[in-house]
Amino acid sequence: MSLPTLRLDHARALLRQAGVALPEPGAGAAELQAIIDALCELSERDPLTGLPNRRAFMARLAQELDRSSRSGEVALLLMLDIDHFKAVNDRFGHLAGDAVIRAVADTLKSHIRPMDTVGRLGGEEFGVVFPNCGPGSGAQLAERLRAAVEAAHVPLPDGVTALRVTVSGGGAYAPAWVRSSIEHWMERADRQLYEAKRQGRNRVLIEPVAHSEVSAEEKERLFAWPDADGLIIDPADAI
Ligand SMILES: Nc1nc2c(ncn2[C@@H]2O[C@H](COP(=O)(O)OP(=O)(O)OP(=O)(O)O)[C@@H](O)[C@H]2O)c(=O)[nH]1
Repeated sequence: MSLPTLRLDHARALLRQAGVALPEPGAGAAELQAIIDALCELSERDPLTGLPNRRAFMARLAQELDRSSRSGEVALLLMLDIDHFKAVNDRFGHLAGDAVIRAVADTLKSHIRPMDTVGRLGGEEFGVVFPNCGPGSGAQLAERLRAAVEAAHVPLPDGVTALRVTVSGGGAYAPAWVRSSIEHWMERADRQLYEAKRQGRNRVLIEPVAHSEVSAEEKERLFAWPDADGLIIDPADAI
């Protein structure tokens, strides 16, 4: 059996295990295309929750950041982390911990707007990107997610126990008209998350827009572009 055939068998087995229905083997190009599509889809999903995984979420963030830098449209990044999650694992076991992660994911998914994206960043941490979301609605949307998690009862695998958990959140708006980096955006949101944990958890803090700092790296990336009359606009004026 040649190596490419083995790889194809491996891909089929992987997809079967993930519950993906494929055309019959031997269907030629159609089967290959279906396998490639399904593998791409699988590589972007978190297997525990079905949410976009870290890689897919970062790609989504990059899109939003690009849009904000070109259109000035405001987007909010919110990082959410389950509080005292280690205690859930320690007390009820890893399977119960997994059930809690899945339940929080479902709650977040059902409380975002259709244009928002929630992803699992890893462990008990989630990211939500809210496009077209000004400071007026950002805090409300973030608070809605926090409150929804707090209100949910999570049934554990033993079929008897139900848990209530809380999340802490940190948010930051994408800098409009500035070519920033997703790492810097995440770092700013993370700083707020750290502060929310420090202040006692079960709360969401969002970086005030007016104080949104522009890093040295961002300043270097600032670009000037000609307006309709050929004048050069200094983007620093737009910050
Ligand atoms: N069940 C389960 N546990 C996980 C998974 N990924 C990470 N963890 C656990 O999540 C726990 C995270 O604990 P910490 O980082 O100490 O945070 P915490 O207990 O939530 O405390 P705070 O964040 O400070 O409120 C660790 O015990 C990890 O082993 C997972 O996929 N499933």
